[in-house]
Amino acid sequence: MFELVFSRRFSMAHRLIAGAAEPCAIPHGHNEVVTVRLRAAVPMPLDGHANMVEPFERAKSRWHGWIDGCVDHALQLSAADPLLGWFRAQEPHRLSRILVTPGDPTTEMLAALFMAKLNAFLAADGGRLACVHLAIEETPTNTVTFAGDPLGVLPVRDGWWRRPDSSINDLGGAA
Ligand SMILES: Nc1nc2c(c(=O)[nH]1)N=C([C@H](O)[C@H](O)COP(=O)(O)OP(=O)(O)OP(=O)(O)O)CN2
Repeated sequence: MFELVFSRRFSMAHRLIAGAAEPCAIPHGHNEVVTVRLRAAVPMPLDGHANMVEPFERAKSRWHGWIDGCVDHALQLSAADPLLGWFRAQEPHRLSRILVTPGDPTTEMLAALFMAKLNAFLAADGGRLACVHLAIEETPTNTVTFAGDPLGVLPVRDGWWRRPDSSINDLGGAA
């Protein structure tokens, strides 16, 4: 079976406040790479003419547009992070640049949320493709991969990650 594999680089900042990785409680940033593997929902043989699962440009453009336009340089915070209150009070015009996660914005959480978002984009584009594997290289020495149903591992089922729009939080007016 064919898989289309696409990688995209983005910069981000986050902090982890739950106490599992104390050095990460101070806001800090990473340059990360997300790599996705897409398969046809209904695998077909090559037709002898175009010989494509789907043009690369069509398969990746919505996804890469979201990574470049919404995820790149976003600040990632837990929905429980008090810094959200600070932005609400002091810089409400920047709330749309904050990617909000249910619990700490770990790489595991990002992997599941990103796969759910990508599958929402692909379903809205006709459902010909689905993401079957996603990897996030957080640092050159740490990578998290995920395969399976992302909604089955998330602590909260519904949120921005299920909408095929540009949203990265549910704070209102941020889509
Ligand atoms: N299971 C997880 N553990 C940790 C995560 C995570 O997302 N999932 N994240 C962090 C921090 O973001 C931290 O900044 C990165 O981890 P760290 O090991 O410090 O990264 P390095 O590349 O510096 O690791 P080296 O081994 O020194 O190369 C922590 N834990």
